[in-house]
Amino acid sequence: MDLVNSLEGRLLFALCQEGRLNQAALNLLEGADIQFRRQNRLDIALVKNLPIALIFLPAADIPTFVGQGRVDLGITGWDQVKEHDAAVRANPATASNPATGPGLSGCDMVMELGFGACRLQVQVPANGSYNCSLDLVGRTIGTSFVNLATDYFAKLESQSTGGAPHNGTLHTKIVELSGSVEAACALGVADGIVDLVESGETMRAAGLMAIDTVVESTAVLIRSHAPSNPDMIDLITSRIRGVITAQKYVLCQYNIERSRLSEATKITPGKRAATVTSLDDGWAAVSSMVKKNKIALVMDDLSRVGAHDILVLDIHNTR
Ligand SMILES: Nc1ncnc2c1ncn2[C@@H]1O[C@H](COP(=O)(O)OP(=O)(O)OP(=O)(O)O)[C@@H](O)[C@H]1O
Ligand SMILES: O=P(O)(O)OC[C@H]1O[C@H](OP(=O)(O)OP(=O)(O)O)[C@H](O)[C@@H]1O
Repeated sequence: MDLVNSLEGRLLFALCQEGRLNQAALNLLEGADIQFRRQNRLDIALVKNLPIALIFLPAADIPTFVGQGRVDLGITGWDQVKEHDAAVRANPATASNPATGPGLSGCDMVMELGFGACRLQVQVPANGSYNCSLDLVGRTIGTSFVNLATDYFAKLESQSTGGAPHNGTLHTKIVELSGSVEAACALGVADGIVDLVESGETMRAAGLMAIDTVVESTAVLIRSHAPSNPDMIDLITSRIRGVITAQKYVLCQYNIERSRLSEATKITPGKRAATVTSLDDGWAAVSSMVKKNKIALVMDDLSRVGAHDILVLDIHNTR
């Protein structure tokens, strides 16, 4: 079968080909019942039960494909979207989708996905002489996020000249590195770096400390300005939203004497309202969605007001 020709009529959905966001994105798709089989080494997979094709791309390239309207939908890091925005601002000719107009990156954020949280931070040697980002103006910075770093230091440079507009010539030197950016300071390639921090372990192990945050990032669902099938985008979006909500909540069920029902439902008001079923002999059964990270406290409070048979169940999906 000619895979590329069989893309005709399908919504194109880009996912990170491997790396940190890949597995969590695949879990979301599974929860949303988007079924596919990816053949070994192929970067395209046809979805079996919907007119969708999945395209596996590097995280950094997804905003370009979506922004140019070549792909309708994508999952990547917000840091990558911001880097692409900054690249398009620096070179508007790269916004080649006529629908977006010049100067626009062409990606709309649909929703945050609740995984892949990290921060793009300015880092310097912990025992060195730089204490704030202004100290790095005119120095050398190593980074994979060249456009965001350039924007960041352009703003700093205009601040350091009393807010005069930046004249386009950056005094700070931005050196592009594709990985192991933390090594740059120790090896004398850079005075500071702009790199991602999640736990902070890599930064500390390299003897660095963060002095500012350029972007707070999380995995996001993005769509192009003019997608091929907006109805299909709405369907996928609502399925994914359902999976994310389900991941955040559990279902709490318990029995309570009717005389204490109002106290108990104040503790478990539900997303909209708790479901109450009358039982014989003056008792009621209550069922309610509760935020997963609050459930232990909620159970304590329910026990205190006399709830019995408290059960907590996982929710697989919700709309
Ligand atoms: N500790 C971390 N380090 C780097 N990226 C992280 C971290 N935690 C979350 N992320 C997110 O993951 C994204 C990188 O994803 P991924 O690992 O898939 O990219 P990649 O290394 O370019 O891999 P590939 O190109 O194979 O997709 C970052 O842009 C960021 O949004
Ligand atoms: O704060 P932490 O939890 O330690 O994570 C941050 C590190 O992870 C990423 O690197 P990655 O492992 O992807 O390798 P790379 O340096 O080659 O990009 C990032 O560039 C940092 O180095």
